[in-house]
Amino acid sequence: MRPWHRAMVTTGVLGDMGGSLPVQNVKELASKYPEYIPLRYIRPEVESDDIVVDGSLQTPVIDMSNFVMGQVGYEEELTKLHTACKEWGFFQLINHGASEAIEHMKVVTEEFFKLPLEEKMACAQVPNNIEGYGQAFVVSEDQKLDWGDMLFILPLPASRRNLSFWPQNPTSFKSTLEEYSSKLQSISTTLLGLMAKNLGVNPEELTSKFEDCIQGIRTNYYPPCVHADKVMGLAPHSDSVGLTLLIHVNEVQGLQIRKNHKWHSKKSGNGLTSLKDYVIRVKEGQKDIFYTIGESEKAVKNALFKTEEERAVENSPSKAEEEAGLKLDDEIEEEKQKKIMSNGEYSSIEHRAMVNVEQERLSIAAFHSPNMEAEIGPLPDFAQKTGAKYKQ
Ligand SMILES: O=C(O)CCC(=O)C(=O)O
Ligand SMILES: [Fe+2]
Repeated sequence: MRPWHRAMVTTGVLGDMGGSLPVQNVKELASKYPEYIPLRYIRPEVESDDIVVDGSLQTPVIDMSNFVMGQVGYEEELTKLHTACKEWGFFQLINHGASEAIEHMKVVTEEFFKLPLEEKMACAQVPNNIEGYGQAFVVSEDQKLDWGDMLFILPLPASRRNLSFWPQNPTSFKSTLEEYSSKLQSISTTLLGLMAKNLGVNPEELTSKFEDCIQGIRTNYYPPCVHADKVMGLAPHSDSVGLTLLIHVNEVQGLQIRKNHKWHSKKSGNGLTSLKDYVIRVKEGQKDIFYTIGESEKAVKNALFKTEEERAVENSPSKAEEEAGLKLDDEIEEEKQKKIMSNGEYSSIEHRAMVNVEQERLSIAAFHSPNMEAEIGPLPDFAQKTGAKYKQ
């Protein structure tokens, strides 16, 4: 499965797309046979990749408290946001006002993954549905596997909620997720409005597409692995959504972003790192960290073109993937679709999650996609101002 297909699947946007093949629970595998790593988890590319640890990259930090119209610092922060979206696609967000909701969400997430397997399986994935507790989508027997389990839930639109996938244990999970979901939706709408402003289009044009948005929350659990240098928690991908808000649940590092053909990782401090092309990073104190990945806002045309070429080479599908109907052309088409709302202005970021030798790692990604009725195309203002670069 190609990264963007995977990301679409992780967000549940594709909905009914056929069943996933069953795979082992990774936490169980890791605890029962810590020395035994099945071949399907071994990724030779991890060792050969050029990884920069604690690199000199300074990803942008956006301070949301500056976004009060008329306030000193407003215009400057807007410019910082624009640069972050154009040149990184990734930033760290501080003073977002969601710290309490984040703390609560971290607690219930850790509690859920600590439960015995049988209890977690009460909200297990079912065929043809990506929601629930399980693993990333698997389409073929020879597909490489990620060293991680996840719980994926679609809290929004509320009318489409399926509570059978929401854990009943811990008992506060539901109310905590509801609080988290609504806080993050509101942050995401604010950010999208500001991005639209920066792009010179009427903010309403963009934010209206995210009213009643599709929101997917993916909690990731990566068990420790004695061969952490040979496996990957989450293979390289870029999220096929409008905006992702990502939080690290514990102190264990693992997120890597790709920039200038290298993977960058931070050893200490906030633990967040860069991705390819465009990243935004946000931080509150030393604790609450969002990595926000602008997906619908994409790269400048030339850069975008280059990205596609690179991906076509680096990630050409396996024979099995081709047989499963995932054709390269379709994927490039899908990749283009991810760029069109910003008319090719903002780029997405490629990232991956690595695993720790001794400690488990947890993260929570909140994906925000346009509502079901929204037409995906360059926002109408682009057509009048600079000319739409893509068709509706
Ligand atoms: O675990 C991480 O830091 C990254 C998670 C991620 O990229 C995702 O869930 O899409
Ligand atoms: Fe991701």
